[in-house]
Amino acid sequence: MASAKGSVLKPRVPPSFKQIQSLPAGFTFDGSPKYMIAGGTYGGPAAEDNDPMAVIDSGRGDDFDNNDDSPYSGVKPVSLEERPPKDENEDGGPDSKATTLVMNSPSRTDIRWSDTTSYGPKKKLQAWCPLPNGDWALGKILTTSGLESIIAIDEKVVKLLTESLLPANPEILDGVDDLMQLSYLHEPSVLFNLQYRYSQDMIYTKAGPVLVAINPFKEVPLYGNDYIEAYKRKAIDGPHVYAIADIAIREMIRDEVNQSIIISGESGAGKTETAKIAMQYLAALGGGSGIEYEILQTNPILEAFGNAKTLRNDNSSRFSRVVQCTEGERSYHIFYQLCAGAPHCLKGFYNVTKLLGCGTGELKLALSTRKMKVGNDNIVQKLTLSQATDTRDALAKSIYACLFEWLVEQINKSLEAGKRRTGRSISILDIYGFESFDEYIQDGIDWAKVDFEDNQDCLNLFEKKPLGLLSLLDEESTFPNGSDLTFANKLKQHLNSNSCFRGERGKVFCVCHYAGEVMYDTSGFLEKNRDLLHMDSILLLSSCTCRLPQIFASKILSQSDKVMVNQYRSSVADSQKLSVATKFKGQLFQLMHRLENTTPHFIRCIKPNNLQLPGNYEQGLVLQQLRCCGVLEVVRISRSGYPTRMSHQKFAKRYGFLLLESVASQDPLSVSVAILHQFNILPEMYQVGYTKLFFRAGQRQMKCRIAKKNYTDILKASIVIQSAIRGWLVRRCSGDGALAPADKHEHAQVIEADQVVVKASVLAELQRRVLKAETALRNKEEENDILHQRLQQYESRWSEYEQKMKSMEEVWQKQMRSLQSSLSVAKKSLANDDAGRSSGSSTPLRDDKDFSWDIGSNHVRTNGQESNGMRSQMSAGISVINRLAEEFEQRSQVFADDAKFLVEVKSGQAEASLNPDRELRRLKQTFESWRKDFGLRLRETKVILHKIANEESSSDKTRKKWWGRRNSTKIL
Ligand SMILES: Nc1ncnc2c1ncn2[C@@H]1O[C@H](COP(=O)(O)OP(=O)(O)OP(=O)(O)O)[C@@H](O)[C@H]1O
Repeated sequence: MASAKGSVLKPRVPPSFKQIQSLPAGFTFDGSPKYMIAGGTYGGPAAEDNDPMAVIDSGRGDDFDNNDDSPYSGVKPVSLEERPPKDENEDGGPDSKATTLVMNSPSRTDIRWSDTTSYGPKKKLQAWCPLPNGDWALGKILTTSGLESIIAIDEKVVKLLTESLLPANPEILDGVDDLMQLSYLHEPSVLFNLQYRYSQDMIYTKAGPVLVAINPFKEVPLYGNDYIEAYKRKAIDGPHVYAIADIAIREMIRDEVNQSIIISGESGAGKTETAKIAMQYLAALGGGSGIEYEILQTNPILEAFGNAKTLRNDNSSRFSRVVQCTEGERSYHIFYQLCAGAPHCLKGFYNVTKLLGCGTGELKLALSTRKMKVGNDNIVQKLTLSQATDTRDALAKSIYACLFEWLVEQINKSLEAGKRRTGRSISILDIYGFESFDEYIQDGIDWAKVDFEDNQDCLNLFEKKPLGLLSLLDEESTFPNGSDLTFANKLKQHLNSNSCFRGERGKVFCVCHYAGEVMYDTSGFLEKNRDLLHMDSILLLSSCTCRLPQIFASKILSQSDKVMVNQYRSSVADSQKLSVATKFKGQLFQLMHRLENTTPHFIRCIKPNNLQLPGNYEQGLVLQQLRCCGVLEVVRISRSGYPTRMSHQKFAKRYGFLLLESVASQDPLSVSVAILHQFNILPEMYQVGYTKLFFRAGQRQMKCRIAKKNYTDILKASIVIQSAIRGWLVRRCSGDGALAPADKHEHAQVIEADQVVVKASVLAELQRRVLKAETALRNKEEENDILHQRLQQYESRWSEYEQKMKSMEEVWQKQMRSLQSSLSVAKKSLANDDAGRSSGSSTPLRDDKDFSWDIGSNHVRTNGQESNGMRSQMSAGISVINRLAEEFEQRSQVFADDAKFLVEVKSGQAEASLNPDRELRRLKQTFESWRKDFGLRLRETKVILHKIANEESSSDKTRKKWWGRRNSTKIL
């Protein structure tokens, strides 16, 4: 399966690169537009017959050593020493027996591609090693010393210049489906990756924005309804023509912009097949009855008239000729199809006149003579045999070209209805284009200039007026004395200053194309460019009784009229028609104009071998094609450029709804920036221009992911809010708190909805739900505010309490201190009294316990005789005071503990099922009553003690002093 992302990859096998010399000697520049469907134009095959740029020499041949651009340039022959690879730990230093090879470093092309040059040698890792025959081999670096490395390649050990090695990617990257994912992007790694995939029938690989398709030359199980369905549902996302067609159709609908699928590649690479596969997908999407299906149905007719067997392709849509064929080639299929089974009489010359509807004599005359006007005289000139043959061929080609154009017109007309119905189109054609960098500058984008091949000089060489190659060709074609040699000399005279041009000897010149140097021989250029169709031939066609020749004649004449108005005039009537070069250029400009108004999608077809065989991957041939069409460069540019662009308006319109805050009032730029920030898009992944946003490659998927993720997030959030509100409503109405929270069926539906594409109606519904949820949330927030206020009030009241408690405690402490000091002074006084008495008596102070002194009843019970009464009373007094002191200690401790506990309960630090406020009030009351009681008892004690003291000795003034002092103390 082509899309087998993450599929089990086979162990790495170093590809046995074939010799690069296996390249075809005569590769050609193959950039002319072939056809355009779905509202496009079909280029007539006959036009190619007259291609004036016939290539005679690619300039490559076998001598690759002399090609400066080749990474293999200057690589000297090397003999690999036949011996088993050394153990990793074995010393591979200067004494090693490995052959010392003098290998040049990779060319500037490779250096440009290698992300790092010092990587491999630092570690014992795998690296790509250039071989003298131009191949690359995967080797294991055994040791590196100085400038050289010892490498094990298969069974051999070689010594190579370290700088000639290119790092190999880790095995985990083998067979990645986008070349952009390769850590080390250079020619061997790209070639290996493509070969790896190709060997497993994964013929499609992404190269940044380009889809690379390698012709399998066999049926591969990648097509059909199941695959179409899978790509449609996005169950598969691997590189495929279907994926490209899918993106094109989706973008056409979403952006309302015409799309184009640009399929390029050399003859036999698989362009036509690829175009059909793309159409197959579009047709399937149209339900099998849309315009795409109709177009697909027209293919057999177009292929019959437009295709022929060539040496490069059995079903080539070009390079065939109506009037002559190279050996091994055939003319258009239609001739064989018509003639197959037809009676012999239909194949003769006579029947040509019959089919055209003209007389035999008239045809003979038109082909063997030419009428001319010299001054006022009309003269008839007999043609030579070769002139007559040329005239015949020109007429035949003209008729066929007109027939093909007419056929395409009919097909296009019959498809008009479909075109009107959709209003938009997807064009499929085979020409290549590049990203424009001017846009960055215009939009003020700060970008590190990417070093890419600028083709402008070469374009100027061909197009510039009046001294471009094509203008000079047209000019020379109109001169009666112009010849191929005078044309070649003119080119050398005017174009020598262009760096892409080099004049050679005689009629030969050389052009440095992007793909490489091509030598051209001007022999036959003028005649082919004039594409002579004598007026006699045109008149013959217009005199025919059949309708088609008449139509063709009027078409040719109307084209000539246009030339009369728009182009230069010549005294020769035959030159009054458009030259081939001008026609070709016109078509190309028209095509470019059409393309500029589309969103392009690129598919690059690669021919893996010239034998049209399955399973045969010629690396040299593949590399050549990759270089010629700039696939590697596209990947490199994509990695450093910003290929995805979108105007602020469009971006804001498309993704604005994802923003959390309402942005209705904001301008598109602010909305765009807010979206980028909200989704944490890394700054290095995009740039904000004056009018557009520029994204690095891959950000398109990222945007899709964002959209999908946010849709899912919003959906989930909506479900949570909805279920909470619904649950709350149901519980409130039913009074049943145990009701199940969510409806399973509904939940399943939502999950299903997550998987479908975001449709406008779904979004509208979603937005409605979000608004509803937002209202509910606002209400909740209001409730929350009220609660918050209440809490604040409560807290401030609690701090008041605390304040009061604190002051209360302070008072309490004061009172206690006062009582304590009173008690201690009393105690002291009594003790002194007791001591004084003891000096006259030996009776010891009795234990406190022996006395009970009921303060509360104001009654002092004594347990002794009157004689000892005074002493006993004093001892009892001391005992009472001690108890009072003890009670004070206990009570103060209990009160402090209780108060502390209630504060903790109040602040939530301690848990208790009591009301701290109420308990505090109670505690306070208890304290108050105890305080009063305690104060009373203390006063009574004082009074009693005072009495006793007075009774015992009224003369001892010193002892009574303290009472006087203490009495002044205010007891609360
Ligand atoms: N995806 C494919 N699966 C199987 N075979 C293919 C595929 N693509 C191409 N081929 C084979 O390669 C042949 C050549 O392909 P195709 O005619 O599409 O090449 P082309 O690039 O259009 O060539 P030309 O420019 O000469 O018209 C096809 O006839 C077919 O046999």
